[in-house]
Amino acid sequence: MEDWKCMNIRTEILNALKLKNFTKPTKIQSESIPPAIEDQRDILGAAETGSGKTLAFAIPILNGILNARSNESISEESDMETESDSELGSDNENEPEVLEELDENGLGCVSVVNLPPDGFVKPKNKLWAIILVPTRELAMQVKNHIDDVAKYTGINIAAIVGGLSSEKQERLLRKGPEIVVATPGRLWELIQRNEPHLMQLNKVKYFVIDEADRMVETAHFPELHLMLEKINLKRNNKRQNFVFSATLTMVHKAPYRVNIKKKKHIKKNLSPEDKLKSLIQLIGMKNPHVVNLTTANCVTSTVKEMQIFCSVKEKDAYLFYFLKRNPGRSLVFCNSISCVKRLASILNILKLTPLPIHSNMIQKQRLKNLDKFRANDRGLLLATDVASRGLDIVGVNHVVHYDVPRTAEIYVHRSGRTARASNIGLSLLICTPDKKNVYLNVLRTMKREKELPRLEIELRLIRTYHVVVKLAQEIAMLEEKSKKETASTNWFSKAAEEMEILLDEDELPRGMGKGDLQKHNKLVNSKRKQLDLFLATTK
Ligand SMILES: Nc1ncnc2c1ncn2[C@@H]1O[C@H](COP(=O)(O)OP(=O)(O)OP(=O)(O)O)[C@@H](O)[C@H]1O
Repeated sequence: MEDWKCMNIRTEILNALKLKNFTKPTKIQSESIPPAIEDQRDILGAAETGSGKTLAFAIPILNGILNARSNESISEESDMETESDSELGSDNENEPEVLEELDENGLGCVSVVNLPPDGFVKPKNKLWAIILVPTRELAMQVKNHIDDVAKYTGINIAAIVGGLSSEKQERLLRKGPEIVVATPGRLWELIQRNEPHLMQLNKVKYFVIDEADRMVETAHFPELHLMLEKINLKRNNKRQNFVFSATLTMVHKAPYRVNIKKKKHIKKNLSPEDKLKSLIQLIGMKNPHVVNLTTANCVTSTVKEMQIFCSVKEKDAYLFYFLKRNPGRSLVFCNSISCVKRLASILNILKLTPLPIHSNMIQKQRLKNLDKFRANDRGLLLATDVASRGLDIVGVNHVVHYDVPRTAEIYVHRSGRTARASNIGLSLLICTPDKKNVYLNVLRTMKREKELPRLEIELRLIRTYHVVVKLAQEIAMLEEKSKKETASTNWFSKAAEEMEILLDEDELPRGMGKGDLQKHNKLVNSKRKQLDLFLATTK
C-alpha cells in the first residue's frame, strides 16, 4: 500500500482499497491523483480501456469531501455561532428567507418571505460532485465502483438515470447524496423540475465528464450544453473539473456532426489539439493537468486482435463457429437493434442462450441481462453500442464485432470490454466485402499500417456449420411468421368476439387457418428435430 500512502489519501479510503486488494495505483491513477489532491488541479486524462480511470477521479473527490468535512467540523468547534452556514454556505441565494416569530402564546410560528421557485424544499445535504456518463449501465457501474471505495467514508452516492421511475430517483435525491452519477437526459429533466438537491448545481465542488468524446459528439450534447451553461452560471470558482476518456485524442477522417441547441450542425475535422481545446473551453477548465497515456496502438496490448473476412451470407455461420470453438464469456456487438434481435432468435435456436441488450428494451430487463452475463462464465451478451463504453465486466474472454464498427473510437471501446485490468482477451472483427472501406478507415484512424491477422478456420468443419446455421435461420423465419399470424389471428378473433360476430375458419386473416397453422408447426418441429441431430454431432 506504500504507493497509495505517499499520495496523501485518507485512511478511510486506504482501508477500502486494501479490502479490494488494490495494493498499488494503476498508471493513470498515479499520474492523476497527486496533482488533483495536492494542487487541486483540473485533470484531462486519457488512458486505454480498463486502466482504472474511474478511481483516478473518484479518489480525489472522496478525499476532498472528507478533508472539507474535517475542516468544517474544526471550524464549527471553534465558532459554534456560524453553524447554520456550514452546510450550504451562507451565499445560497436560492434559499428562502425564513423569519421565526412568537405568537401571543409564545409558540413558534414561521413565516416565509421571498419565495423561490415553486415547491422549493431546502436540500438536506450539500451536493459536492456531479459525474456525467453516457449510458445508464455505466452510471450504475460507476456508482457501485465508488461505493466500494467510499465504504468507510459515510459519503453517499446516487445514480440518476433514464428508464427507471423518476419518482424513485427524486426520493433518492431527497436523501441528499453528496455525489450524483448521472446520464445527462434524466439529470437535465430533474433540474428543469427544480429538484431541490440539484438546485445546488452551480455550487458543486467537483465536476466530471467520463467518456468525454462520446458525450460531446452525440445526442447527449444539447442537454450537456444547457447543463454546462447552468453549472457555469454564478459558478463556484473553486470547482475542480475532471475529463476522462480512452479515445480523447483520436481524429476522424470523416467529418463529424455536433448537434447543438438551435439544431445547427457544425462540421469539423478536428485535430487532437482542437478537440482538447474545445472541451476545455466548454467545461471552463483552467490550466488542466494533462495526462495522456494513450498508446500508438490505441487498443490495450493484452488484447489479441483478429479478423474473419467472409460474405454477408456466411456471417452467421462464422459467428456460430467461433462461439462454439472458443468457449468462454463472449460479447457480440451489432450496429443495429434489428440485427441484435435477429441474431438473438437464431442463436437461441442454436441453443447458445444469448442475452440481448439494446436501447429499445426496458431498463430493468437490460440490467437483469447484464447481471446474468456477469454471473455466467460461458455467458453470451448480444449488444448494440449501448454496451460498448465503460462497462467493466470481469472475465470477458472475447469481443466479436459482428458488424464492422462505424468509427475507430467504437472499435477501441468495444475491444476494451475484454482484457481489462491487465487480463488477456481476444477481439474478433467480422468483415464483409461491402464494409471493407469502413474497416480500412478504422485501421487508418488508428494509424495501423497492417491489416488485422486472419483467424484460422478449419474449413473441414465450417461446411457443417453452414448447414446447421441455415437450418436455424429457416426455423427463425418460420417461427417469426407463425408468431405474426397468431398475433393477427388472435387480434381478429378477439375483435370479432367483442362485437359478437361468429367467424368461419376461412374468414380468419391472411388465409392461415387452423389447418395451415398445424402444417406450419409440423414443419417447424421436423426442422427442429433435424437441427437437434446436427447439433448433437457438431463439435
Ligand atoms: N489500483 C487498482 N488495482 C487493481 N485493479 C484496479 C485498480 N483500479 C481499478 N481497478 C480495476 O480495474 C478495472 C477497470 O477499471 P475502470 O472501469 O475504472 O477502467 P476504465 O479505465 O474506466 O475503463 P474504460 O475506458 O473501459 O471505461 C475495474 O475492475 C477496477 O475495479
